[in-house]
Amino acid sequence: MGDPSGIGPDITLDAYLKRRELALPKFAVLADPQVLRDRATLLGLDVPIKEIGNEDVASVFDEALPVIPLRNAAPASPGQPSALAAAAIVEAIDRAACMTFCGVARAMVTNPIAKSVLYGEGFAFPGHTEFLAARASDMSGRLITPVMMLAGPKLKAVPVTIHIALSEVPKALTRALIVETVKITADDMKTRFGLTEPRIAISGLNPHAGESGTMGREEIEIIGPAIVDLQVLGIDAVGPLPADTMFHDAARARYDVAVCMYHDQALIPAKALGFDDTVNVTLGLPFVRTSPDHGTAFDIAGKGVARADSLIAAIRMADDMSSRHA
Ligand SMILES: NC(=O)c1ccc[n+]([C@@H]2O[C@H](COP(=O)([O-])OP(=O)(O)OC[C@H]3O[C@@H](n4cnc5c(N)ncnc54)[C@H](O)[C@@H]3O)[C@@H](O)[C@H]2O)c1
Ligand SMILES: N[C@H](C(=O)O)[C@H](O)COP(=O)(O)O
Repeated sequence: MGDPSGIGPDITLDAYLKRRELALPKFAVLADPQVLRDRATLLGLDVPIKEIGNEDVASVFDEALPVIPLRNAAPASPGQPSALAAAAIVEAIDRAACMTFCGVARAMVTNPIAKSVLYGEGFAFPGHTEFLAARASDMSGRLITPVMMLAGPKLKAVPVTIHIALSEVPKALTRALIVETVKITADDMKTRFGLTEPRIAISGLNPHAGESGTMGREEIEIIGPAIVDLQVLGIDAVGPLPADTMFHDAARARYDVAVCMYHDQALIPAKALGFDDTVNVTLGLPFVRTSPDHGTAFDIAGKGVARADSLIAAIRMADDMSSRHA
């Protein structure tokens, strides 16, 4: 469902209406059915909605949008998020994770949430990524390190540090974290994306990748040694590369995934090169989770202008990843 006051309902309805034209895989929505009915009315869309249990998606999907109702109320007012919907938002994510981990669903796709709405209600995670890792750790009994990847036709980019302040990045970056992140990335490129020998390009942290230590020493003391560790493990990793020159067309042709040191270093090029068709994927989980690359877009919720392309790409990618892994 995502935040019911954001564009999640708009793009979900639009994706459903395009199911035949685009031959989309079948999906069900964990949501308050009334939110979807109200949004369809607001947008003037004729979308039949059918409430179902966990099991009836395939038989319903062609004729109606299958909706698995939530236990918590999800009051929605387009563009005006409310903490009153927080419990329902978290319930939808948690139940989707449980259904996917248990094999009731092949994959989960999350619609966008605004974390600030959830923080006040006791949600202690900076995003889906960290929440899903905690839930996956609980369910699987092993500690899971989540890896965020923004994947589009022109670029796959992974930030080593995720939702932390820029000022915290240098002390959060460790040789072990870089090695772990790249190992998970390389593994998932093989198992979930079908790349037999993924080529990984690793950025520096500082301007000019530190310019031989004159503009910062993380490349010499942390990133470079991590790359040597990865090469010893047989992973095709190169770097540290200056971040400003690793995203142009010719540079991107030399690698499959760019691993960057912090959130915006990876997400700015990913969203700039393909805001409409890039997908946010969580690697390292024992199940498949994808998401559109954009946020709740409260400024356009309920206005009929939200593009469903990234959600559609996320649904397709979830289908591909789960087919390949099965
Ligand atoms: N996966 C997620 O849950 C996720 C991802 C990113 C941001 N967020 C959250 O979303 C909230 C808003 O973030 P933001 O404003 O930085 O980013 P945003 O992506 O919501 O919006 C940025 C701009 O892009 C436009 N836009 C976004 N998606 C669009 C679409 N599908 N079609 C047309 N235009 C679209 C918006 O109208 C806005 O002008 C924040 O609380 C943030 O934490 C959530
Ligand atoms: N960092 C993501 C982005 O800007 O696209 C966004 O916050 C979503 O993160 P989660 O998937 O962890 O919610």
